[in-house]
Amino acid sequence: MKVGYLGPRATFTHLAVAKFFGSNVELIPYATIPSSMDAVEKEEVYVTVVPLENALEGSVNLTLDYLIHETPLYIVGELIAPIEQHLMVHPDRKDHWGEIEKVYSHPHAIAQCHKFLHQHLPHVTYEYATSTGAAAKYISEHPSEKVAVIANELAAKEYQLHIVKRNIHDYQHNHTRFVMLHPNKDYEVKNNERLQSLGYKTTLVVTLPSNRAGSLHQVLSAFAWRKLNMSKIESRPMKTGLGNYLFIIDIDMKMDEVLIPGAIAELEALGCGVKFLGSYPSFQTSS
Ligand SMILES: O=C(O)C(=O)Cc1ccccc1
Repeated sequence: MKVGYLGPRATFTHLAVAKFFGSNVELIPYATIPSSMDAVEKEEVYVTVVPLENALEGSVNLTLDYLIHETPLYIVGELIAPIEQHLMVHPDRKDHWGEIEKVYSHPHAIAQCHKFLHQHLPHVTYEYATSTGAAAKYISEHPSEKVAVIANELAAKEYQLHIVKRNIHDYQHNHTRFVMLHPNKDYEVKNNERLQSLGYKTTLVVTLPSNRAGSLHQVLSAFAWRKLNMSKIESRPMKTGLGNYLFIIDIDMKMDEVLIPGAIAELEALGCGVKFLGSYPSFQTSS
């Protein structure tokens, strides 16, 4: 089976996908989140894995927006993995790394280390890469540039970079949710004994009827009186004009035949739009 992921080799997504599937599948890296998703639609890969949310920095908006607006894929599994960020340079620069002028990495990686960067490298500028692995690969090929990269340990090994500061993320509980995407909402990912199972989640996208006072309260009460536990609610712009939002809601339960369909029917009767993004098992990996 071919599995796509946000590459190149040695991204955090690569670590997550390798932990999930082991060596039983062929892993195919893609340069961007949208191209990783398009690969499933083009049937180049069977399933794809991309980052969705980080505990320190919040949602990966590109993944959410592409999932909501652009692609007919469903979330069929979730993997939560710890994230350890290290600062690394080309080995030619290891003895004078304090002279670096720029830090290059994925925007979430830079955001997870802002306090460290502000305190220890206040003079540097930032440049954003499509992934931490892409940034690491770039500096391995450009030794003359006064650039450091934030990436993981595997990237340092893969691209032969020198780690100058370990664990530079600002807060300890730095976890990221990675999601597996597939065109069939009923596709069941097999449990993997190496991972701890965290139960199921169901994700819905809800749009409110326009300009009606109390409509968000009504949405919440459709879940509340059924005792459906929401583990996340987040608003994103609908992209139809300023002030128009949709809500992404995670419910801590597998899609059933009564409660979640009942809540969806109630929301639709209230004039809300409801899009189903998937009902899927959640797994956790240790470092
Ligand atoms: O850039 C990567 O390595 C990714 O897989 C995305 C990402 C970036 C920062 C933290 C977690 C995942």
